[in-house]
Amino acid sequence: PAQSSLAGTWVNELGSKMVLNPPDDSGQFTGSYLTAVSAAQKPIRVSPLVGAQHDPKGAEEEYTFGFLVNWSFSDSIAAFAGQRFVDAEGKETLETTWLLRQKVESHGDDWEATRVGRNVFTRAA
Ligand SMILES: O=C1C=CC(=NNc2ccccc2C(=O)O)C=C1
Repeated sequence: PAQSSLAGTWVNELGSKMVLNPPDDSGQFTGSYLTAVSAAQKPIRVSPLVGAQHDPKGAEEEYTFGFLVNWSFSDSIAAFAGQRFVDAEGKETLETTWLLRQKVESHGDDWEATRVGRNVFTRAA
């Protein structure tokens, strides 16, 4: 099958964009995340991303990956874990589940500090 890593530009259902660099031989990669979530911040700022994928040579098609986004506009951090899927037409989808950890002002507020959600990414046109 055609070799394909996660390198490239992806967009999620919120309209956020992420640009992923090619992975190294151990599957580790860097990138940048451009959130479209206006509640998050203005003006749009880029946040750095680090991650890792299985099968960095892309011999298989449907490998798992994870990455961290260190939001540049807030004291929060997000951890994404997911899998790449390729359909019969070769269209790729990244199904992810994320944890968004906000910084809370007191240990007593720790209980409400982590949100969980899902994001689907497709290759930007
Ligand atoms: O501090 C904050 C507050 C809101 C945020 N929203 N964006 C997200 C949160 C989770 C997953 C994806 C996104 C996104 O922007 O695509 C990000 C950081």
